Amino acid sequence: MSSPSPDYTLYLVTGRELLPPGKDYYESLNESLEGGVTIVQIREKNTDTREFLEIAKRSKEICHRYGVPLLINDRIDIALAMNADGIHIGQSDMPIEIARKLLPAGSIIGVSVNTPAEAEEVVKGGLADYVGIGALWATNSKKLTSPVLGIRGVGPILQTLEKTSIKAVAIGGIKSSNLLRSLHGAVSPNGRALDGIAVVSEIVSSHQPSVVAQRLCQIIRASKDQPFNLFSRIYAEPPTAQVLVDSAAHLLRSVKEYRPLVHQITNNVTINQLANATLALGASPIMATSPHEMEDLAKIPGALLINFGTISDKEGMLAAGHYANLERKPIVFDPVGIGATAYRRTTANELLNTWQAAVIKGNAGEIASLIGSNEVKSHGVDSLGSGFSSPKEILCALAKRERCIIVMTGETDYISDGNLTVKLSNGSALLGDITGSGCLAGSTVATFCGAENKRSKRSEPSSGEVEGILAAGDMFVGAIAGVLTLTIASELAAQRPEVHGTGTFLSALIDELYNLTPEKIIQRAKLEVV
Ligand SMILES: Cc1ncc(COP(=O)(O)OP(=O)(O)O)c(N)n1
Ligand SMILES: Cc1ncsc1CCOP(=O)(O)O
Ligand SMILES: [Mg+2]
Repeated sequence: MSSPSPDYTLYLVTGRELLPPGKDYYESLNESLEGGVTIVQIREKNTDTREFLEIAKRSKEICHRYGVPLLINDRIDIALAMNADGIHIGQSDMPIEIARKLLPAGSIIGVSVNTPAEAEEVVKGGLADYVGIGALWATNSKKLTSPVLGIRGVGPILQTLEKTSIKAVAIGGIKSSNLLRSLHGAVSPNGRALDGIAVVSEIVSSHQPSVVAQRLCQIIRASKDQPFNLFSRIYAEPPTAQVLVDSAAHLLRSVKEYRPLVHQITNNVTINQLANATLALGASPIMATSPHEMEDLAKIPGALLINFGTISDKEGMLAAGHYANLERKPIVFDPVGIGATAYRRTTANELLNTWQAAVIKGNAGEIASLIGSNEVKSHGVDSLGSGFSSPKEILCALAKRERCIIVMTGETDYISDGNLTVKLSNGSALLGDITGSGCLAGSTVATFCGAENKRSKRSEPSSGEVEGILAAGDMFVGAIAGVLTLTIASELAAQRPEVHGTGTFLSALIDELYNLTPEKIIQRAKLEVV
């Protein structure tokens, strides 16, 4: 009978050169195991064989006291000499076919992969117990021979493992500060997640490796406890259109009650409009862009909007999103004009690898560019043509790939969390005639996501409790509320007698946002579950 599969939850890869001054290696290893490390790999890149063998033997004794398997990096001779539980080999190390022949039956063998093609080779070979996917983030602990993968590169690799029993850990630059972001994003479109994460410096360089290991385990387990969460409520029964409209409409009360801070890094064309729309709804806008104040701002309850219409504050956008994830605040990303230039596409990729959006909002051209479809073209910041033949299919696929809510605005608006998709048909044609109506939608969506996040966290987590999700609350309803308020306010504005053109329309629009009530939303909403 084959031995049970190891627990890959918290995989320590050793690195003696990273120990803090005066910290004994064996003491650090023992404390790491006390803290919850579940599998260990001894990695010695510049050590003589005799010393490596001695370290491996003593490390195995310590690991086995905790029932934790010990693997050896690269060196099969060492693994054989001290009867290790297995080895980890990279793409340029001993081929797995030979390793499998040389090692005792039942040995654990792991292989490094950096691309879906490399993972497919492992699946085809059928000899590996697990793959090490990375590097997820930049790292100083290994001179990388392949480009940094990024969080969003993990999903396609996990997809190749979906019908296999091969386990998967991620490695490279993983810290307590980016772990939840990493776990949320590193999932295949069909929901295949990691079996664990591998860490070197965050644990080894600590004076208290047990505390670090414990914290990492808490975050991993809290994240695993979350259902396949795409920032939306899990319904026992699919909600009706009326349930969604009522929930969205009543969220307006939470905006006025909690006055969420809506931190908006946006373009210089519409910044004033967005701030006034946020104030009109009853929330509190701040349009800060310096990276130096993002840690403080993230601590104030609310939401973050990142609109990259004019990408002049990329460092601020990177920092703001990182801290918003850390503080579990929802991020709304508006990749304005992403189809227009390669620079916008690479910047969007960098931003989305760094932080996890709760909502991505765009017009059809921008959504097409994100998902790589040619069905709809972009023209600058605008979208050409009549849209997708199957908007629901496109939005579900993108929501599952990006692991968040997708909002597609246009003459008809669509919102999807990957399972549920709604079609919204409110809105005045004049919205399309003013600049920044799409940007306004991003701002109103962020406003309601901030209110929903605050409403759902009325009871702050008890001290020490680790939250397993990046933004509490139903961001799907938040997004619906944001779109409905803007489009219904635009209908009311267009009907006002003093409105004779786009100039009077814009000021009437702000008025109608200011005077909006849940009753007006419920009365006028045109929403279908599709
Ligand atoms: C768990 C895990 N994943 C990846 C690696 C990297 O192995 P490799 O590509 O062979 O590089 P070196 O570690 O040998 O420098 C790993 N060691 N462990
Ligand atoms: C061994 C290895 N393989 C890919 S990245 C890496 C080092 C990861 O170290 P750290 O966790 O300190 O970034
Ligand atoms: Mg190697």
